[in-house]
Amino acid sequence: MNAPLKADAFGVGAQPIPVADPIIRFEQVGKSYPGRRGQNAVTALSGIDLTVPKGAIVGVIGRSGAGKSTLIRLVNGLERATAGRILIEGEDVTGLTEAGWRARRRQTGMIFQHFNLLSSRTVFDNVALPLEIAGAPKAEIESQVTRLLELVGLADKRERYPAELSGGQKQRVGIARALATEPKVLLCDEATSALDPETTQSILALLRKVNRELGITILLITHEIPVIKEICDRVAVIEDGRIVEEGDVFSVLTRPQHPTTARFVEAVTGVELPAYLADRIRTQARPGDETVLRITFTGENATAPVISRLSSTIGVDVNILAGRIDAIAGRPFGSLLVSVPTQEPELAAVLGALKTLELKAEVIGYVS
Ligand SMILES: Nc1ncnc2c1ncn2[C@@H]1O[C@H](COP(=O)(O)OP(=O)(O)OP(=O)(O)O)[C@@H](O)[C@H]1O
Repeated sequence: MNAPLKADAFGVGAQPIPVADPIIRFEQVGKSYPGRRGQNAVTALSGIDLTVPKGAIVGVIGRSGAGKSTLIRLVNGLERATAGRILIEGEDVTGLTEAGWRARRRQTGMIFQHFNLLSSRTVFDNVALPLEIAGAPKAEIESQVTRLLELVGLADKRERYPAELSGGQKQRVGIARALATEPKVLLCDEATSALDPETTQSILALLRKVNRELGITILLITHEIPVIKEICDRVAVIEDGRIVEEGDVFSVLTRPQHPTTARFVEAVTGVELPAYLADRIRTQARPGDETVLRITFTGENATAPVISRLSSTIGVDVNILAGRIDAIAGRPFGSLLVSVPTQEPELAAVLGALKTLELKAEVIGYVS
């Protein structure tokens, strides 16, 4: 059985939201779908322990089929757990009746990858729909929808139809609609997967605003690590229906403990050997070869201008071969491939200086 690996304590400088104040709590939750026509039942989730702290943005990342959709659908009763229990605001919702779920769903907005707007309704009427269903008076609907369209930046599109909007605008309508009943929690089901990178950024910024300014807790599922990196406070990595790693984003992304997490992280920080170098790199040094180092920036140490420091203080020429440096919570995070002299004492001086800066450096080969 895969025990969840807890990441280290909160990263330096991150602003952790106390896990002690949960708004949603999964306790040993399992979900099996019955088999069809003689086939075995499908275990989509098992042994899920997950806490969503009040006010946080929590991301669940996993590959296709890992169980993400199932997990998020359990939170608004679109699926029912077959083991364990789920607590929302301290209420055990596991055995709720459909009527109980209807009331609960007003507290929980949801947005979708393909927006799920009604094509025959205008933007205004799409956002108004949950309020109409809740029986809100007309004047309240008018003021609430107007306020929400301003919040999501679509005040000028209120009479448009979904077909007249871009993908990003459609998702803004989805967000406004999800917020119409003033939920405490917003569930996001691959909300940016159908959008281009620039639009993704703007939707993520809007979600962050919704979280920070309205205090709405967000639980999102994604297969994209940049989404986690951009806006989440905490992350759970899910594989084959189990959480294999969970913790605050900074710790999990900078020090992944599980191979699946490491593979996701590699996608944003890993640096491949450039092809021209991969063909030439040797495992044994020949006379005159330079040493190729991979320097890993873990964010806690690396605000120092490393390369210039190596060049200026120890007088060693450093060639940058490839690199990928990103930032989490404003701190550099990623890796650089450099070549430095192989002879001593230069190499020892370089490795010593990197050690002083608390940067991880590995020798990955030699090139002429
Ligand atoms: N209604 C269902 N009936 C039977 N099996 C299902 C049902 N829904 C999901 N499953 C199965 O449960 C497992 C988890 O599916 P789920 O959709 O939760 O994963 P996912 O991580 O969201 O995948 P994707 O990113 O591709 O949507 C899969 O093996 C899937 O085939």
